[in-house]
Amino acid sequence: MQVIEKVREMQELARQWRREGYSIGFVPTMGALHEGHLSLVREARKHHDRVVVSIFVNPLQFGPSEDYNRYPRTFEEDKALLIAEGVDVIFFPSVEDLYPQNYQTYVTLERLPEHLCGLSRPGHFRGVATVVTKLFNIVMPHEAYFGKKDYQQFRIIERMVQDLNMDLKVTPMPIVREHDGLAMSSRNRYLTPQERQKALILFRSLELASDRIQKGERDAFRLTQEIRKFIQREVSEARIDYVSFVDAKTLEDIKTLSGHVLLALAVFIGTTRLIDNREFFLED
Ligand SMILES: Nc1ncnc2c1ncn2[C@@H]1O[C@H](COP(=O)(O)OP(=O)(O)OP(=O)(O)O)[C@@H](O)[C@H]1O
Ligand SMILES: CC(C)(CO)[C@@H](O)C(=O)[O-]
Ligand code: BAL
Repeated sequence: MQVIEKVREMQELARQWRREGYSIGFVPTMGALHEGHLSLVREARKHHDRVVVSIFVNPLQFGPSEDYNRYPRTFEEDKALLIAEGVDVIFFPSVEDLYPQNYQTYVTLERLPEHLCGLSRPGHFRGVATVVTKLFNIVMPHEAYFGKKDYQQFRIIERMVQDLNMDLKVTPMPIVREHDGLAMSSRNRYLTPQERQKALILFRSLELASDRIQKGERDAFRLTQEIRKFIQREVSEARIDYVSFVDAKTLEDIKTLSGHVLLALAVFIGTTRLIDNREFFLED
């Protein structure tokens, strides 16, 4: 396995692979890898001749009061995990190489970022869309894999690839969870043991919603209110960012649960902001 730090070198290798007729699978990450990331890597390994994983903590997608500086950087552990998965290349660029002086080009979408995390993290998806475009241009993948834990991110990349006629397939992958239901996330490392227990409230909220929906609840407002009260009652220290039922494709708020619906949650446990979600497929 090779570690490539330079944009030029990565691009050169990708071009060579393409000339030789190899297919390239790509998993973009910010490192601090866990089984969620590895599930994406395994899928890429299954379907492609060459697999590239990028590790880059992208300053452009963090707000000024967010955790850019604190974000876990665990390159040596990540490298060992990726060697074990048979990855061909880790692309590990520097901030200076991706955003040199006088950098001034950004990718923005009009509507999908105006919901959910886009509201609480202004500029976040501009940063994501921009870096992912750059990574696609550098790694030149045939297929790229994104976890549905970051559901809005997946929808945004899917839209961007379609709108800009980017020549690759975007494949969403299911959320990987800990044994007790907590969605795996690099940010789980921030949690104290007490907070780790409290963080289960996200999964428990999804379970509560599934139960109510299975029993016939279709009023999004009523169920949202019930979930909010449940979170506040069970974990007094939890601070709700959002609890939203949205159309799973447009991410617009809905009043009645019908068709392909997403319940998305963002909750602070202490200072750690966690997200989770579940899709529902309901008869109209
Ligand atoms: N639990 C998970 N299951 C499936 N995919 C996941 C999971 N967690 C992250 N991913 C996916 O891995 C890719 C890289 O994500 P990233 O490096 O931001 O990890 P992360 O654990 O989501 O970090 P954080 O939660 O701190 O944002 C994204 O496509 C993301 O959706
Ligand atoms: C897609 C991504 C690597 C872009 O920085 C990041 O948002 C992430 O890890 O989900
Ligand atoms: N997992 C999406 C990256 C971020 O939270 O910045």
